[in-house]
Amino acid sequence: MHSAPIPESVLAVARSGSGVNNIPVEACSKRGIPVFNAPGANANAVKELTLAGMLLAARHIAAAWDFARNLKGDDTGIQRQVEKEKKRFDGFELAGKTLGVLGLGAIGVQVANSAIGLGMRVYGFDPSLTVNRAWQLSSSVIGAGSIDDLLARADLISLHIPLNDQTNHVIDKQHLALMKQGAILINFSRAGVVDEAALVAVLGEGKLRAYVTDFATRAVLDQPHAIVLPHLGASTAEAEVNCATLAAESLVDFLEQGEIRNSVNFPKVVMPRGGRARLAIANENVPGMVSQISAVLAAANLNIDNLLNKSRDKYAYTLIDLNSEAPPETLQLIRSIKGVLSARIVPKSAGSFE
Ligand SMILES: NC(=O)c1ccc[n+]([C@@H]2O[C@H](COP(=O)([O-])OP(=O)(O)OC[C@H]3O[C@@H](n4cnc5c(N)ncnc54)[C@H](O)[C@@H]3O)[C@@H](O)[C@H]2O)c1
Ligand SMILES: O=C(O)[C@H](O)COP(=O)(O)O
Repeated sequence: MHSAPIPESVLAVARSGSGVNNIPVEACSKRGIPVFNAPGANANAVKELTLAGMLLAARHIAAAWDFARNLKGDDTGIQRQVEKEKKRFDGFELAGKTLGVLGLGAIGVQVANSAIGLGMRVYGFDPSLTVNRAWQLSSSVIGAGSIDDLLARADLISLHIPLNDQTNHVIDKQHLALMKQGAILINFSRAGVVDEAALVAVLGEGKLRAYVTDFATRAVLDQPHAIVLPHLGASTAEAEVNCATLAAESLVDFLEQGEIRNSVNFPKVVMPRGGRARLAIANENVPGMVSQISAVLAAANLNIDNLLNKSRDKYAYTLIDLNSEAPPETLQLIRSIKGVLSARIVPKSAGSFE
């Protein structure tokens, strides 16, 4: 959506998935448009494919399957070729190996916990680990001191971070150099979190045993040690239904109640409906917003039944239940307050969103 014009009529954007790097989130924030995603709704699907990716690399499954599919001749000949050649595909077991998980969010936590279940030693690193995710994380997962520490310890490294300005090329030449000789790098996050030129260089030097990725690019496809899937992490019937359901529920809550759940740019704002009319206002997180809005309402002789104002970084969101209907001119006055990004009356019944 980065190059698509966003019409004035747009009230909200919902991503039926996790990553929002394809949405101009900051531009939406400045217009008071909440962007929703579906946190955790496809995490199990990605976790399962990540585990498959680890096994694909550890046991040379793709190359071995390719070899088997191309066997020629009768059964006796096939058996002879199999027993002669199978040593080419000798692998290693995951149990006892060290996995480093970068990003302990919805997916990273599940990958880390499952790897513990497979008998792996697991290190994790996430400077913004939330309390909820910490509760979900197996107590056997060890916290790495830094990303450098994580990369240096791991036999396999799995990336589960979002792509944004801070994480673009976070796995760069220096970080690749820290990885063990023969390490496996697994990327079900986004192509851009790895510096492709640096990656191709280390793959060419034979430093990594494999790069397993969900993101196909010409340069990576051309590497013999790359195992590339066509962005299939969340492509299960279950994940697609989970994501679509959560995205639709968030939109309905926002459009019908003005409530915000699962937004990546505005705070969670949930308030049981009261009064006769509800105002939903997105504003900059600066002093004096609530008092200016209240002053407009008081001047119009409108009484506040309930009010909730929450902020998140540079932005804030206010729900106000009034004891009587707000006239359109009051809404216009609120919209004209410096720092108000969007304001609307949330209709009591679905169907007319203005
Ligand atoms: N391959 C696929 O089909 C597929 C499917 C779903 C998600 N994804 C990708 O995976 C990403 C993660 O998904 P999620 O649902 O787990 O998201 P999430 O928001 O639950 O977790 C991301 C975690 O990464 C952490 N993080 C951010 N920057 C970091 C850094 N520099 N170092 C360490 N940790 C950092 C955050 O604190 C957060 O805990 C998504 O943003 C998306 O890009 C890919
Ligand atoms: O960010 C995500 O949720 C995944 O990359 C899935 O994307 P998709 O829904 O386009 O498969």
